[in-house]
Amino acid sequence: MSISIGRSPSSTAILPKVCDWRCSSRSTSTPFHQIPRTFVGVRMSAGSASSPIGANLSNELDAVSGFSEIVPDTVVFDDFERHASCRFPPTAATVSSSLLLGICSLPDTKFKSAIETALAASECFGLENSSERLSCFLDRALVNVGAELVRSVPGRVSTEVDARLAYDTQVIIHKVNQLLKLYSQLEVSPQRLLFKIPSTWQGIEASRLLEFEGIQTHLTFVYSFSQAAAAAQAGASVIQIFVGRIRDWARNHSGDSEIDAASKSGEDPGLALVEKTYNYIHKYGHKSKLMAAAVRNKQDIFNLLGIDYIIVPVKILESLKDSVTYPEEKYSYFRRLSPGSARVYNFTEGELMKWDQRSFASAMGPAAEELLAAGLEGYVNQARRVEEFFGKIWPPPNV
Ligand SMILES: O=C(CO)[C@@H](O)[C@H](O)[C@H](O)[C@H](O)COP(=O)(O)O
Repeated sequence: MSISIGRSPSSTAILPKVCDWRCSSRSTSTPFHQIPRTFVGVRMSAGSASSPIGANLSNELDAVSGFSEIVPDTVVFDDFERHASCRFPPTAATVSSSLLLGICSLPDTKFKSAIETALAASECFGLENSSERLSCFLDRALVNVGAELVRSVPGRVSTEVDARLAYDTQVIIHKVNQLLKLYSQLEVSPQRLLFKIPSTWQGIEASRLLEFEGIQTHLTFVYSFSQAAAAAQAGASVIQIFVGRIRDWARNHSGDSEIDAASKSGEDPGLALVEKTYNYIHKYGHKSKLMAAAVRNKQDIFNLLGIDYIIVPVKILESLKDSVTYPEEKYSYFRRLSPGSARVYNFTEGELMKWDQRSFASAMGPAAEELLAAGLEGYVNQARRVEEFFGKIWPPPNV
């Protein structure tokens, strides 16, 4: 079955429906761990962000939402609209290759039409080189879906920048400018956008130069203090730390001085990195907002209260929502991270240096090296899968 998905100005091509080509074997009953990820923020009404919660609590989600913006993770894409109208009204989102793959496994939505429109983009048709053509379709698809997300949420939409570019500052900047240009053709304001860039040294440099131009960046895959501090010094708008991945690494390895130091003092190394980064940002007046991802349980969330954003798996979110809190429990929720405690936090001289490529490289321990490489590999594979899929449907039968 194929349908018209609209014509590009200079072409009469009629493309097949996205789902007919790749996704017919996928069903909406995809196992939970394979579900494409996006993030959707919720802000619930609750007590003040700097004091224990007020008396009228009904559940733990209300309680924790007063301290940090809770960002639901692993949302099945059709749930996006369901959540929008019921349990978790979305405030922000991320568009990535993995999200594009998820969208086409679902019944028709405005998001799937956005991909179909991307595949009819005339400026991609003219490209002789097939990898450039596929990359053009990928950019278009990310931006078209991103623009739909901008219309669907009140907050910012983060667009994944191709992880294959992670080690080239100029190429990252070029890609972000290309994406911005596409967004501006769709009349999306840059104020509504973040560009999600891996925290390699080159990615952090790209973030610094982009932020200088007023372009908002979201530095991801932060696993060490050197990455976090360099990202803050670069002025990244959002810095994302993967708490549970650091903990998982620490459970199975040793030999990373940063992680060993935290473990020796009885701290969880993922939470310790968040705390140190939060305190660094606040003590030294950096503008970055801090995001915690890969939280594994409710206790992680309680330990992170006060951070700007926490990405929470939907299962934990449901459990928070379903936990009734009694008035006498209201003081169990405390803001652990606050500018006040940041002021009295002590950093070593080494930690306060102005990071450069050499000091950054020598401070990256084995945990950060391995976790960054694994994160990049995952994103690169997703981007390849999307392009492979686009390659299969190209050229359409009538071109
Ligand atoms: O980065 C985003 C959204 O921007 C998240 O979906 C993020 O990938 C997830 O929170 C974490 O990666 C989950 O970590 P893990 O459970 O895969 O270790």
